[in-house]
Amino acid sequence: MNCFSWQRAVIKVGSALIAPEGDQCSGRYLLELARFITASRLAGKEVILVSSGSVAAGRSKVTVHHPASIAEKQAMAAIGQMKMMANWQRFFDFPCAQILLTADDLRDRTRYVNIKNTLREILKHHALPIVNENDTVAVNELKVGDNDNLAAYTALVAQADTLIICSDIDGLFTADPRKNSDAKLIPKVEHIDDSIYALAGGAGTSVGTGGMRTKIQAAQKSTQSGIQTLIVNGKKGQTFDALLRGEVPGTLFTANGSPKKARRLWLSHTLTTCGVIHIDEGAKHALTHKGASLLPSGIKQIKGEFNQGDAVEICCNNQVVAKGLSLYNSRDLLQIKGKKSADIAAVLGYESTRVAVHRDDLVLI
Ligand SMILES: Nc1ncnc2c1ncn2[C@@H]1O[C@H](COP(=O)(O)OP(=O)(O)O)[C@@H](O)[C@H]1O
Ligand SMILES: N[C@@H](CCC(=O)OP(=O)(O)O)C(=O)O
Repeated sequence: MNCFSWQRAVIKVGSALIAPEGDQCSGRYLLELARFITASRLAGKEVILVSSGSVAAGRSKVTVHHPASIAEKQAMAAIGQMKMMANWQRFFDFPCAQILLTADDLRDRTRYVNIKNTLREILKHHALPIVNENDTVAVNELKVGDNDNLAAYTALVAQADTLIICSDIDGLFTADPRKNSDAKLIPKVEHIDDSIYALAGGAGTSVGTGGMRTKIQAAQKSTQSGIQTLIVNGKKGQTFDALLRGEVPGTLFTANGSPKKARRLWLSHTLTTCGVIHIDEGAKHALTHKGASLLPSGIKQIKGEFNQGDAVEICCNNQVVAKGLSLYNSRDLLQIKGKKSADIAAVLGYESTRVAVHRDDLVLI
């Protein structure tokens, strides 16, 4: 069995554990997990929960048409979220703190920093943060869409070193074990590529979202940022005994490198880009070898319309080399592309920065 050690973990719990009957909230599989959380905290470790289950928990309280409308699902989530939080709180004698997020909250720099600060403060006060998607306000375009990916984003914003995904299956298998009895557990994954995605099937129950695919996506986001990721079976009590011994009773996705700085994590994973800046070879060399900022003189072309502060892709010979925040809007950049720093003020008619994308706001891809 693989071993691991950790200090701050995000633990994601799927609907299959919260609502094993497909609706309502159950404590059946949560007691052992709650014991693990309490024991880990007593050992000085920090835990953030990402809990699914609000829609399943509220299902029986809302009369729905088939298929359920968005408003009906949002009503289920609103009712079920209270039940889900109350279900957790009864296992702990320390306070639980509810955090509801949308994808937009993670994309916006100010809100992102607020989430980070709030998480830090909640942990400082020894409460247990419990995160879920804000299903009652988020329509599809605003959603992360599944709690596996939400848990990965939470691990990034919380600067966790570990993501533990608790599901109703022992880990990643060579095929969906519900459909293929020959499927074998894969104890360790060191590199996630298409061959790993090819193993993933959909959700195992009517309440699950995404199945193994979204768990692999979450593992990819996290491990790329230095966060080791585990998929374990939360239905089995012995899972948590093994975790307490530092063993991985499922699949371990090993971390690549050390965690990057929070700003860089946010830049690389959560920002949607609004345009593309094409640069020349000299600028590429300065960015990739000297850690330099991008100057207008190295810019060859601008694609798309964006505002000052928007995220852009930076490409050289049609290959993305970096992502960053533009200090100019696309109209102004079009005017100053290829120009020397000394000429910028004359071209634009106003004095501004010499830099198009600052190195602190830039992450190499
Ligand atoms: N290669 C695979 N290995 C393991 N499980 C898989 C695989 N492909 C698909 N699955 C399915 O993924 C399910 C877990 O995902 P899901 O139902 O979304 O649960 P959760 O509610 O925990 O997110 C498993 O029950 C299993 O049926
Ligand atoms: N936000 C939704 C859960 C979405 C989701 O990803 O569910 P799951 O696949 O069970 O983790 C809810 O609380 O019902």
